[in-house]
Amino acid sequence: APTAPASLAEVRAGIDVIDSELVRLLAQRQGLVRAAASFKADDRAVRAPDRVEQVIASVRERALGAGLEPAVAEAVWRAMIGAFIDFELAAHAQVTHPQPG
Ligand SMILES: O=C(O)C(=O)C[C@]1(C(=O)O)C=C[C@@H](O)C=C1
Repeated sequence: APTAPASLAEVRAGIDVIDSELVRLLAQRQGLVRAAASFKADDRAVRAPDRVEQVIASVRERALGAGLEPAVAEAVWRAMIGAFIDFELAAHAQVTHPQPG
């Protein structure tokens, strides 16, 4: 098992490694969100509020099992999905009414 960090600098180096992994995973997630946009009829379908609640419930459950605070998981996922909804609304507009240029 990795030894506990001995300084704040080591803690931050560990956080930087995790953040670069998260960026890689979020780029993959963004690709799937873009793909989802093309299957949806309108903005209401893009926002899919029932699906958001399913994702949050599932993530809170997994967080418990993984030793992540469920409240932290929920806040992170709500912020992340909110940002992806904005991204997906723009992607959806692009597929449904492309602008020249
Ligand atoms: O599941 C979908 O329909 C998606 O578009 C993905 C996603 C998400 O980021 O998880 C994004 C927008 C919707 O509000 C629901 C979920």
